[in-house]
Amino acid sequence: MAASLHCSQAAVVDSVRSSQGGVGRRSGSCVCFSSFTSSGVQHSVRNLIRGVVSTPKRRPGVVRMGYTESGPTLAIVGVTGAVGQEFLDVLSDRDFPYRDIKMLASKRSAGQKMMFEGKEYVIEDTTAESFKGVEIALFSAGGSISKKYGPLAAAQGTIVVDNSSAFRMDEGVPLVVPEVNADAMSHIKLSNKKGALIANPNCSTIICLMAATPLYRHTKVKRMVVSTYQAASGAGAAAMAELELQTKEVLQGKEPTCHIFSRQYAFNLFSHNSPVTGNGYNEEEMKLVKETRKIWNDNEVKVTATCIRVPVMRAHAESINLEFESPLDEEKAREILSTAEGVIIIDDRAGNNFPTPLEVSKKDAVAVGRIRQDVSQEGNHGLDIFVCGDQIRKGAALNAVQIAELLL
Ligand SMILES: NC(=O)C1=CN([C@@H]2O[C@H](COP(=O)(O)OP(=O)(O)OC[C@H]3O[C@@H](n4cnc5c(N)ncnc54)[C@H](OP(=O)(O)O)[C@@H]3O)[C@@H](O)[C@H]2O)C=CC1
Ligand SMILES: N[C@@H](CC(=O)OP(=O)(O)O)C(=O)O
Repeated sequence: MAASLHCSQAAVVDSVRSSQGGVGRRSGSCVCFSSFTSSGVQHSVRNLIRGVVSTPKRRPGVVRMGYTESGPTLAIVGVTGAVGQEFLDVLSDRDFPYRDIKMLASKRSAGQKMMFEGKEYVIEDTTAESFKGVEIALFSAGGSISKKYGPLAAAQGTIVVDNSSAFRMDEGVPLVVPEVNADAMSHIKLSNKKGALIANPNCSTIICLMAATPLYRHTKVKRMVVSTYQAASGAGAAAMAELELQTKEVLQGKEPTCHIFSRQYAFNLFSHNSPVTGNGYNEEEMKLVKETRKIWNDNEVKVTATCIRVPVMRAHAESINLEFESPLDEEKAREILSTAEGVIIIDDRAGNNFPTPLEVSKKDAVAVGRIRQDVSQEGNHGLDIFVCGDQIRKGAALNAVQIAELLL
């Protein structure tokens, strides 16, 4: 009983030791536990994620799917992280062309070896010298690393696709969801031989706009109210490991270990862990507000959001209420969504079957359901939809790789 009600007061500290004997440390807002060995990448957290939570998809075989002499040289910054590993899966799945890939992380991982598409790579520390000759760099190592190396790489001629929030609201930096506003980056091409920064939006924003934009294009949205149910993956590999560990601990009647979040996560939910700003919204909520306006290039649209962390491993769910300038009935909305790129509909009222995080996990598409008229709005001016999308995939790695594809 006590175990399910109380969290150990273990604070997030700069250096702790994991139960597997690895060293844990803060990485952005997270503590990561790693146990790399020189014989290859053996990351306890990654093994946990990929072996238990996710299906391992790394192609250890001999075929280098995307390797081609004419392809660009790539760098992946944060390659040992949850998103970094997903980058590799997506590059491989989409046969993204490359001549070479630099696998970059922190000095903690430097020297470790990893296999990708039949070739062995040595992970390198990320330094100012890392980007020489790199044409496209996919960054996913947190905002401070992006700020430190992103502009520097761009100045050296690298096109940086950045997953962090560091540059999203900067004027001149395109903030892109390829299905929504690819045109915002049409001036940036590999063939220009010129460096640039392109920002990948926040994962909740990406997933929301994948479904809301096709409707917005048909009938302008005046106001959007978003409530999110966000997965552990949004807080990194260590948070996913903590959710799994806590779930076991609680079921065994033990006190749950709380390193990443300050309270029990398993069998619980809480307001998103990003800092609460002066207006009472947390940062995640304000990203939905500001990034939507930038991506839609619409400063008039009213957006409000409430973001909640739920004990789900890797896919976010969002309830979205829309108010339109002109009437839009649910049949038309369903028709529009049925042809929307990257969107699938799961909307079986008779079977009470609607999108779930598990169904979209490790999938590219964002699922939409609960498409219904909002009875609180007059004259078909309002709609409700419910969306689910894999946070690491479309919410991060896939979207970034799609951006990179637009550069070719
Ligand atoms: N679009 C979106 O909404 C999303 C964006 N993100 C962004 O991606 C970042 C990473 O997320 P995630 O993969 O889940 O996090 P993880 O904690 O799983 O991984 C962090 C990665 O960053 C690397 N890193 C940490 N410190 C440094 C350093 N000093 N120099 C170079 N590399 C470093 C780590 O390397 P090492 O193993 O060596 O420590 C590791 O590869 C987030 O902080 C966020 O900015 C993430 C999810 C969604
Ligand atoms: N949106 C992620 C957190 C994150 O990485 O956001 P951003 O990319 O905006 O920093 C979550 O679920 O918590």
